[in-house]
Amino acid sequence: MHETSINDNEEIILEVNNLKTYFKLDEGILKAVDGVDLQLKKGKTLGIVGESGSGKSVTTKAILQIVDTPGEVEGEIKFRRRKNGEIIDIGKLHSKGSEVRDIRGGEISMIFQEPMKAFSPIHTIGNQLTEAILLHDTKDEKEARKIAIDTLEKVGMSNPDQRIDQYPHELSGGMRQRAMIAMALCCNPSILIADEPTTALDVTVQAQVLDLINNLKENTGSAVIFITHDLGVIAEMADDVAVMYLGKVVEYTDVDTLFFGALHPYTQGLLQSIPSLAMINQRLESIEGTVPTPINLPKGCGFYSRCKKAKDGVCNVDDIPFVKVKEGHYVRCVLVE
Ligand SMILES: Nc1ncnc2c1ncn2[C@@H]1O[C@H](COP(=O)(O)OP(=O)(O)OP(=O)(O)O)[C@@H](O)[C@H]1O
Repeated sequence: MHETSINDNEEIILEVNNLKTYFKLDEGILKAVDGVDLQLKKGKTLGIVGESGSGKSVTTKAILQIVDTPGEVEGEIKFRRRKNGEIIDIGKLHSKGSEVRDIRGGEISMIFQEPMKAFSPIHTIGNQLTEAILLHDTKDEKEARKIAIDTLEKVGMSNPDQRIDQYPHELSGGMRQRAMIAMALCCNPSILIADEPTTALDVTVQAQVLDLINNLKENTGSAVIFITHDLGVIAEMADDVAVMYLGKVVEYTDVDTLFFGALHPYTQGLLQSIPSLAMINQRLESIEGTVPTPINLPKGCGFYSRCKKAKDGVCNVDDIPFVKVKEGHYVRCVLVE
């Protein structure tokens, strides 16, 4: 679906083509990610939005080659490396090999909803930060500690030279989140992947963390992939948006078009289910039903069973192509002209 390729445009840092991740389970093949195309530009944020189970997390795990067993990843994951701008296909690297480990944490890093997952409880924040810096950046321990303190300061940690010697459980939730962001940023990654990083935080801290990610993106020029089910967060963070449903991108567009010209009935349903951004004077509605498990799905559109506009004999016959409606705007729906 891409209009230009990573090979022709230096601004593109990551290009994913026909990415699939299937889990072979006793019940059948679970198609968690099923033919995803994405592109990420330097200094931009790509938001990935969709309900729980739509394949957002597995998509980013596949990009980093950290999918849980028995998941199998297929497709191209072209990444522009820092060194000489060389383009490599992460999908072709061995998931435990040194090159992918060098990229993970060094050039592409990730923050999660639950910061405790990112830290070991038995080592201080400082030890864990300096270890990452020593692995990817400098070999000098004193310098690594200085970089760690500077990074903690950059993410708004008060008294970083004291906090650095604390254990993760000694920090408040907001401070732990900042420490995890520091961990993700200490090696100046080209791409930061944020998977629902603020869901567990209270509203004020959430706003601070979002500001922090936006400022860092502006100051360092790194690109961000931001996963959320919250369209309010998308409005604040994203430049472009991929709406996912059942392992597929169903709509892909810039953030303004998403809010003012969404075409896929699923995207429209998501928009109508949020209070502040839903069209004023319209009744608040949620999409009926839940996301089915992507095993042995019937032919046709994945959203068929929940779509108010669905037409029997039209939407449930063939796989639905991803069609360009205008420059930068793609939709997977046969009812869209
Ligand atoms: N290790 C696994 N084994 C089997 N199925 C898995 C595994 N991990 C994820 N899945 C399935 O893959 C599908 C996509 O999951 P994924 O976590 O990517 O969804 P998500 O959109 O990120 O949801 P959430 O917002 O809840 O994190 C789901 O049906 C999920 O049950």
